[in-house]
Amino acid sequence: MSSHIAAEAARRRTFAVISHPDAGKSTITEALALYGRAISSAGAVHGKGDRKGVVSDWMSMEQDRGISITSAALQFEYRGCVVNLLDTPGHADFSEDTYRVLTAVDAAVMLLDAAKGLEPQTLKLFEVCRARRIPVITFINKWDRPAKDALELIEEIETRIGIKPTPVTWPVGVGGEFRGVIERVGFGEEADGRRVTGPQVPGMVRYERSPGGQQLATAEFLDEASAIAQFGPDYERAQEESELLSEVEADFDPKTFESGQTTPTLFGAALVHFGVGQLLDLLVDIAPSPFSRDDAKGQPRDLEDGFSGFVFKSQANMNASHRDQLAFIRVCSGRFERGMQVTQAQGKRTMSTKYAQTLFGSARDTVDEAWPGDIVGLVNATGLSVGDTIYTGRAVEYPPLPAFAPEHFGALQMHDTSKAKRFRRGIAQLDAEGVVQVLYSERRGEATPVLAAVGPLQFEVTVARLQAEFDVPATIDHLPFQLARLTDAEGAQRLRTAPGVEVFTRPRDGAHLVALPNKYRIQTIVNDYPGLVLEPLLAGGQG
Ligand SMILES: Nc1nc2c(ncn2[C@@H]2O[C@H](COP(=O)(O)OP(=O)(O)OP(=O)(O)O)[C@@H](O)[C@H]2O)c(=O)[nH]1
Repeated sequence: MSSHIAAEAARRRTFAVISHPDAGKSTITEALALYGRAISSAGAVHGKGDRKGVVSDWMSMEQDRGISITSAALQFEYRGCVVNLLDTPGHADFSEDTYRVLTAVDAAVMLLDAAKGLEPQTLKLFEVCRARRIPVITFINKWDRPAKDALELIEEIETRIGIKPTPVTWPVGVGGEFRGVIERVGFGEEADGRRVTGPQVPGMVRYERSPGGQQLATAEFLDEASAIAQFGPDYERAQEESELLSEVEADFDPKTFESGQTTPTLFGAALVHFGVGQLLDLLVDIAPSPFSRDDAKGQPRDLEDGFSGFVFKSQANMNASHRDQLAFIRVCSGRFERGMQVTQAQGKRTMSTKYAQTLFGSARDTVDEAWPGDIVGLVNATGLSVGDTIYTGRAVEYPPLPAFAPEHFGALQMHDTSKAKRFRRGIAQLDAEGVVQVLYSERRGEATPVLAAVGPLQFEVTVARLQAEFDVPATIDHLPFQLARLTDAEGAQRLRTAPGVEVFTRPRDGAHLVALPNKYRIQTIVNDYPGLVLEPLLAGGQG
């Protein structure tokens, strides 16, 4: 049995595509799903083409704005591997959600827009991956449009991010002349049918888009003579640049990829599927499979131990006709079996897993069993909050998920006191989901919670959901704070009457937070209150 668990884990690849908004995340997700045969034609994932089943109000808000707020996982088999692709929201205001998804993956695909290069969200996300030691594959997208110079892009990544790109493909032509790529590693078949990243074969892969772009593009290998005959100068230039890369040691190296020092890089155009097949092959070949995760005490939980997993996302009322609550679990060890009784580590209570599902976009399927690396959605998992661990057998508790440094603060005002109970329930629900951080101050009391967010759209979602799901009208008064620091109970007491700042407690973990108008105030506070404990909550990191 246990070697079965190891074998199932070894063939899992669990990753997320991350990017600055608009780089093409939804487009590449759909293309990957096409390659994985999870869908049969473009327009099915994300419901961008067909959004049936999406009914709740705040989802219509997402629809109005054309942004993705929800996250879930798409699973398909490819070349004997089980690929779990976790969706992440596009808008930077929901980056907290994206960061939480990154706790549940073993690798990430960073998507760059070829014309824009590094954008603010790209920098932050690379930083988070580095901090969490998540290996990153980079895909430079939209190469079918006017783009920055390829070598300049590579240099920009290395100098600004400090992670060295090791291109595994190199483009032949750009924009309307983008014809294909040189494969700088072998994507060839091995005797047992598995592809491996082996030595380079001279020549190139020529892409041909499918009529209408609904089906897969074709990729045909051309030997060197044919490549020169068909694409002479573009091919030769690509060859020269590729050699230059080898001279500066920008060749793929599995060890430095896994340790996060290098990022294997591909060029392509997700819209016409160019390069997407190679991306999927690369993921299968080089992305790490699930490994023993450390618990809160730093002890690794063996993959073959009893079932365990943690909630990285929780969401209620995704479907108004069901009014259910889904908790998304990343399986970390053992075998999950639908119907098994599991223990919730935080509350030490047991619960049933009768209703387990996979979910992506608007499609749901029942899951009967799952293995390390898989994502399971538990329906009606009331009482499970983001960050909670569930397990069978030997007890385990995974580390709490990172809470991010808020930059926006607002007092939530509820105007209909007859709905106080519902209001409290709604706030607790949204806090458990991690939609916003909920804080309380002694001064304002329980009736007026203060919301802290990474981006202001989180406030809008909170207000919209309170109205739609709890029938509670509420408004937000923005507060003049831009950052927060952690303090201890004594610090909280000392700062109670300090001017220009406000002290809060965070019920989620009992932490004491000081909200400040700007970073200069930190200095004056430190001067005015000698010995005060004041610690940063890491921005975009682990704090
Ligand atoms: N020319 C070209 N356009 C692309 C390519 N990939 C994506 N696009 C276009 O870029 C735009 C943004 O693509 P999306 O896939 O919606 O981007 P996203 O990153 O998911 O955006 P969010 O949902 O806001 O995060 C769309 O108009 C796509 O059609 C590509 O390879 N080439």
